[in-house]
Amino acid sequence: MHALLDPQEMARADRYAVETGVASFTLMERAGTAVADAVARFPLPTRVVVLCGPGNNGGDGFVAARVLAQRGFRVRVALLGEAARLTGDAAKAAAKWRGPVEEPAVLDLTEAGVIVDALFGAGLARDLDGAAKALVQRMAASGRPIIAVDLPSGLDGATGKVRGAAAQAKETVTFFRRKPGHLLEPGRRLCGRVRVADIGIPEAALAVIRPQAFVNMPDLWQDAFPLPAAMGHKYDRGHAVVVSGGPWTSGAAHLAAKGALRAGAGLVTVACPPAALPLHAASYAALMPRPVADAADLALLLADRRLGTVVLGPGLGAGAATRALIDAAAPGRRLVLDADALTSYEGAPWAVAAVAGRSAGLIVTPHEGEFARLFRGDREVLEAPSKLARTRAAARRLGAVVVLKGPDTVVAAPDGRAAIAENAPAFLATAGAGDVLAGIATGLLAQGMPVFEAACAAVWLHGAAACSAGPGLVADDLPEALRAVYAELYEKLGG
Ligand SMILES: NC(=O)C1=CN([C@@H]2O[C@H](COP(=O)(O)OP(=O)(O)OC[C@H]3O[C@@H](n4cnc5c(N)ncnc54)[C@H](O)[C@@H]3O)[C@@H](O)[C@H]2O)[C@@H](O)CC1
Ligand SMILES: [K+]
Repeated sequence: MHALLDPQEMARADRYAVETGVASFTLMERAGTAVADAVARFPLPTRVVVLCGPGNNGGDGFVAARVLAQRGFRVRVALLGEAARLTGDAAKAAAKWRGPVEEPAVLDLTEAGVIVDALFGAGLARDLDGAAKALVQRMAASGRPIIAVDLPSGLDGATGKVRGAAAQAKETVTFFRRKPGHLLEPGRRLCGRVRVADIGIPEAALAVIRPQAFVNMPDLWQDAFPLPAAMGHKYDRGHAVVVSGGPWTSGAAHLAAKGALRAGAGLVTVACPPAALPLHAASYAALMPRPVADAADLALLLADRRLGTVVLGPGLGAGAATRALIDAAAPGRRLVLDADALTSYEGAPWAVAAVAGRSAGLIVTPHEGEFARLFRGDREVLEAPSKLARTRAAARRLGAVVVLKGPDTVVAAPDGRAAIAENAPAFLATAGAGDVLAGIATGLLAQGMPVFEAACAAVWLHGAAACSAGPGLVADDLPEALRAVYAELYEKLGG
């Protein structure tokens, strides 16, 4: 699994390495050498400017400068702050740099072939201001390619937010594992290409740290992924119910239903107002439309306990009628609530928590606007320091798995596990894409996949389907594109 380490966890990894016999200066030597290697891969970076900060990030910069000079590069080094105030490994690394250490102000950064940004990394403790901010802004304005050490300086590794200023990097070299800030926007864009260098921290450090945040990739959920059994029956693959709005908004439910079927649900029933029956009947022949005029009808339909997974929200309309449908569906069933279902609980997350408590597992899939409406007035959730922290706080509040959508979709479980997606192409932001995602999650839940894993898999599959469909995609393409994604995944997982 691809763990993500926040700065405290990374510091723990560092300590673990030292406790198990790796000298901390050796870690810095390897980090700086990895940065030098990245610089050397650049086309003709003969003149390199290394900007060093007052901590160990700057220490990595001094090592990189020395290694590059030894390899024949023309290197100039500038230090933000006073050399006499460097301590520990950074002081040691600076002492081994034999060339001059200049004032940043005297350097014309536009003359650099490559700039190494070694000002601040994991130790960024507050917003940049004064000379530090001005230097980062000069670096950004230089237009020269920048290689960032660990993080673009000013980017917060835990949150992905810019504190004061940060310069766009061409490439970022980080160590041991990526940090949440490498994946969360705007951090992801600012980092450019991210390389992870092995600096000799033992993998066993992870068993001690027990990280709870991961990159959303198949290795996170593939053990729980429902591969169809050769002797399987359609009922083994679950029976999902999509609750639809009336004829004019039935398209959203329709997309969700296709998502659920293509994700592998054995059967999919669309519960819809009678006027929408012909529309659903005319879509996939495999869908089973059933007339459901209100919550009482839905309760009757769901009396068949095999219909154990229900998605509500897409095209349903927000309000009391939708809340009544949710109340009818919730007891003992696995639910996905999206779109209008979430807006029906504006400012009332406790009501969603009550639904979660009655259900056999709940996934909610808000985008930022729906999230803000649902948690209106809940400062602890809305003002948590990052998208990762907000999603985790929301999951705890609801007792449900929360999928906070966006280019960096975060999935979080009430127990703190979380995953950040990095496979969604920009063109996935299109009308109806969210309905398909809710449907895929429903299809996976119907097949018995555990709730957190189902949500993570749905998000990844959705992104992979978009990549497979390619630019110009409309939401209708996504369920169809799942076939190619599944073909590859089955092959890989031996299905
Ligand atoms: N943890 C590890 O395992 C390793 C860490 N290494 C490097 O060490 C870095 C972390 O080093 P540090 O913890 O010393 O932290 P940094 O070097 O990132 O920054 C800490 C220094 O910056 C100052 N500072 C923080 N925020 C500031 C602000 N807004 N304005 C002005 N000054 C500010 C602090 O007072 C301190 O002097 C990593 O990013 C990485 O580059 C590597 O040497 C390899 C191993
Ligand atoms: K940096």
